[in-house]
Amino acid sequence: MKKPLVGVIMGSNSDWEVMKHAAGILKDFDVPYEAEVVSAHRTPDRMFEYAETAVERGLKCIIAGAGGAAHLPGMIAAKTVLPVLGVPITSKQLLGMDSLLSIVQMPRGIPVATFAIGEAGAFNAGLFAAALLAVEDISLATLLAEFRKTQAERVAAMTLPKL
Ligand SMILES: Nc1c(C(=O)O)ncn1[C@@H]1O[C@H](COP(=O)(O)O)[C@@H](O)[C@H]1O
Repeated sequence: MKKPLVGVIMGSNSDWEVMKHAAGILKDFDVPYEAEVVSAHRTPDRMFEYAETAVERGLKCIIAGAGGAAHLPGMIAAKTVLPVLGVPITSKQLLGMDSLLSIVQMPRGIPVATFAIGEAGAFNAGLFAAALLAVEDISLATLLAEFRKTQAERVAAMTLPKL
């Protein structure tokens, strides 16, 4: 088994329905990843340990999804210099606006790259992680270029119903 290069973490297993879209795209591109539940609020010691050992374990970036008071991505970013990609999970009460604002409004000095709310954000975070790795991996860069080409062909072939 290849050592994971990307950490996909989330505040609860209830986030998996969204975060599986980040994991799925990494799987499609054959990027080794690990997926775990880590919560800044509920498992603070585990969260610190995860962030503090991430570099030595060989991770190149961390995708962190959380909903509501979504402090996980920012707290992970506070404890590692690896790039942290934040995914706001769609919340029941505020539809993910709470998650988005919690993740995007970081104080100067501790950046989190914040993606769109929900599935599309998770998917794009996975793609972005692959793009980060592709900077030094030509075969991964080729796969990403092929993905774009196929996507462009699919969109160019789209038709609309006649009125
Ligand atoms: N935002 C956080 C954090 C955190 O930021 O540390 N830990 C859990 N959560 C979020 O709580 C929501 C509800 O979780 P439950 O479904 O387990 O009650 C989830 O979206 C999770 O990301």
